[in-house]
Amino acid sequence: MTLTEFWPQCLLQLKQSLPAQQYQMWIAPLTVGEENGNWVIFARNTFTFNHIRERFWPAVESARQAILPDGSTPLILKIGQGHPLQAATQAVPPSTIASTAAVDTTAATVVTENPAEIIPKTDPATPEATAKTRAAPKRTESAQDIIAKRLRHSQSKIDSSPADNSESSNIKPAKAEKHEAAAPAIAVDSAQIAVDSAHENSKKSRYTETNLNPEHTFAALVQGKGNRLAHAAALSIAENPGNSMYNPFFVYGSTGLGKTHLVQAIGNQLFAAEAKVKIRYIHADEFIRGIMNAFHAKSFDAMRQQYQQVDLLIMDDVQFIAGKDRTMEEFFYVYNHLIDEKKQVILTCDTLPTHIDGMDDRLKSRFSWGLSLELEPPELEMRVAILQKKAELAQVKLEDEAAFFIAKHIRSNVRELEGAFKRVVAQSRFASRPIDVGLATEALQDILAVNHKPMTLEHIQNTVAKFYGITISDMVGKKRTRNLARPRQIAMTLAKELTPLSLPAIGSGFGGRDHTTVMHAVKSISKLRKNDAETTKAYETLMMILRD
Ligand SMILES: Nc1ncnc2c1ncn2[C@@H]1O[C@H](COP(=O)(O)OP(=O)(O)OP(=O)(O)O)[C@@H](O)[C@H]1O
Repeated sequence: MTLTEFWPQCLLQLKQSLPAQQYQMWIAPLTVGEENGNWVIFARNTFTFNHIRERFWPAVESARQAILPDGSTPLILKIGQGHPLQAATQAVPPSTIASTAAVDTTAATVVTENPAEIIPKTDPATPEATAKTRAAPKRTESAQDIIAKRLRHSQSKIDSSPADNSESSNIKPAKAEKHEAAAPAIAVDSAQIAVDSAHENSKKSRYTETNLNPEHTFAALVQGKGNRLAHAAALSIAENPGNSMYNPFFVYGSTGLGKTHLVQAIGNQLFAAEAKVKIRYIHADEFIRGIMNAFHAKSFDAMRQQYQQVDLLIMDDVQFIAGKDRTMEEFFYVYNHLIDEKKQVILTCDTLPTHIDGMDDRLKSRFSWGLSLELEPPELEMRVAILQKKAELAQVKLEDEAAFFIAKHIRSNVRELEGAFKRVVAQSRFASRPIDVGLATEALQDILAVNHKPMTLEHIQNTVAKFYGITISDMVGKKRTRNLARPRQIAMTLAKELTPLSLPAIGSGFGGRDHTTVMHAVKSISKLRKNDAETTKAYETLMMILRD
């Protein structure tokens, strides 16, 4: 059996055993080739490679065993680009495989390093092929229809669905003809590969038109307290765009918290599921520039039309159009058209719709129609998880302590966290050293110096007072009721642990108390932490708040 026979069969098995979305996103884009007698499966990039290796390789292996129980050709996973092949339309019984393999002795040469070496049966560059590509039925369905249709189709139907594979509709007759004529399998496979690569090229150019960043996927986005709701909503939109509950989806928050990444992940997921959905990501600045150009060229109609055609419009930093009358007016038209047509609109902003200074009131109110969600700064755990994810994507080993160290010190936003991570990685490569706390400290010296604020007694007292809902005068006053004495003792203990102050200095900061009172407090709290869950929890929470 040759690779070009094997892989479509393998794809078919995987298609039948994996959820459709996972198959489309991860398995279908894999390409194949041969190297030194080995069959090689190529993943496009490191991220895909790792994901395939960790999540799907056992499935690939078991599909291989099912198809080739005695097969001895090694199957290797690599990063690179081979030839795309599609899943077979039906499983080939082993007897057919054996006889095809016997006929085809040259098929191994079909799969070469250079796709240009393949002489296509139907040259994708010929007018005929181009016409076929162009002749794809004009889409009139909404994004929602397409997704709904896609979900309705069972995996077995996907193969023959014209909606899903308009460009490949010319594959099947060619294949059938070849079989009828009993032509060598090499010719069949060449035609298949040529059409597949035309399909792949047209998909690529459709992707370029979306203006999305391929790295902004859900897989690369860490979930945490700060984005949990928005993340869940984003996934729902990617599954079911145009739903009025989420239309528009308005994501707001401070800089560098992941707004762009999140909204582009929706676009990327949608594109991966159904490449025919027209997606357009645009930064507000680009829209403004477009308006200026349209003004000079007197081409407002063309510009409106261009945007009104899309199924999903993502506009980043929409606050920038505020105060620009003509831009707001044009956006108003585009926006109304899309919402009326049940096309999905996604907007990001630095603040709530109603708070955008200078924004047309009609737009402000329309922006609030769907769902508005805020992204909040990530807490410590999420920052650590983000660093670990960045390390995984960059294939860099990051020690847990180092991740905690960086996350503890860089709190402002994810972009700065990412910047710090890159510096640490650069330092590690430069010094050929592993990323540990020592190396991170060296790499981030200047940032740490600026961020480093020594812990003060006042800060501890304020934090503890706020936590227990008492006042500072209660905290340092003379009253010794339990509801005041316990927080006071906890604050004293935290001061002993987190500041370099001596016991007398701490005592004096608590209304001039003696150092023995502080010693007693420290002992009492330490004892309580061994047998009183409530005190333990309060103490640990306060410690976390103060350290973060
Ligand atoms: N939860 C997350 N998981 C992984 N990476 C994240 C996360 N949030 C943000 N990032 C990364 O942080 C960087 C900044 O994010 P992004 O550009 O999306 O922020 P933003 O909120 O749009 O910022 P701005 O308002 O300045 O445009 C990006 O590289 C993004 O991948």
